[in-house]
Amino acid sequence: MTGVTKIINGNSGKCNGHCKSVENGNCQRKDSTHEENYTYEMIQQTANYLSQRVPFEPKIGIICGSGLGSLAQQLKQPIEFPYSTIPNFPVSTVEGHAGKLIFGFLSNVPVVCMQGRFHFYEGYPLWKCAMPVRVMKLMGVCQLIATNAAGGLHKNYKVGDIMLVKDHINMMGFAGNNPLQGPNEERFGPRFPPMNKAYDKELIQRGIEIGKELGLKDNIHTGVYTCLGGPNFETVAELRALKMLGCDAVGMSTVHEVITARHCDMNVLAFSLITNECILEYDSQSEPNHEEVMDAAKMREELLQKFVAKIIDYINKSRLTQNS
Ligand SMILES: O=P(O)(O)O[C@@H]1C[C@H](O)[C@@H](CO)O1
Ligand code: HPA
Repeated sequence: MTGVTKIINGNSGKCNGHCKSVENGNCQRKDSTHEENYTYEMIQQTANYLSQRVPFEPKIGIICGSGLGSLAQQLKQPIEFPYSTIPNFPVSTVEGHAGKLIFGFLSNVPVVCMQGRFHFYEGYPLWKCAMPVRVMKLMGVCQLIATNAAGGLHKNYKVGDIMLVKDHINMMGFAGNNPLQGPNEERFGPRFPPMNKAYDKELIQRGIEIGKELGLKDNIHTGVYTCLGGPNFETVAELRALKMLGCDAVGMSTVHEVITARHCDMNVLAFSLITNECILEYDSQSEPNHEEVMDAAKMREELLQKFVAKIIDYINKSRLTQNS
């Protein structure tokens, strides 16, 4: 549908072709699939805005999951940007996601931390949820650490356990929704990126060792994460199906960030904090809720801060210093 323009959230652009509802030359559909993706120049503009205000180049990007924003509190020499002040940035709308981009030093490494992420259920298309990953890339980040709160599906997982993600099942991708949908921007990466080596094996191994050093013993695992669209928690039948498919933990984020990071050749480590046990029995009296997710995150706050600091120290000593 060439020649049709629209204005959503202040951005104007051509309808990307699947719109059937046009009036007076304007696209009448205001849903997220009809928004225009960011151009390379827009991401560059955001990165430049931040680079001009931060006197160092971040090397590691950390995305804080629900209730895990305290990971950013340990940054030294912090410089904070509320999302609402950053050009082209979406804003956080979920409790437990403060909505700030924080630059600083962790284990003496320059890092950038998203204190709050964007979810599909907030009404953002996946490319918008994952946009900060591309901003990080243009600022110099080569390593992503994505964290999330997740329900434990594996029978051995308990609330408070950590699962290092060894692989994911992109359920939203099965349904035809992917952050890389639309014209490919070659300056970020290839049209058809591989995803079979998405998660760095060596970092997973080191993560397990660090977990044990911190006393986690049987409470640290490697497993398969899946992201559903949310915002409702899953039905019993859905959870049983996911378990049969090989999922160990279920959440509402991370996968699209990881896909975007791998597309632009960033190295990835991701982990889930198991904040609730998935309910697989119809006669269970419990119901999952966001409060228990936040409580579990609070309970593990200190341990996770140490965990991430040690991982960053390892990345710095084993990789960053060798490359610089
Ligand atoms: O941002 P994450 O994936 O950590 O948040 C999870 C999924 C939902 O946003 C929320 C449910 O409690 O926590
Ligand atoms: N399901 C989906 N997302 C979640 C869960 C869950 O049980 N816990 C935390 N985020």
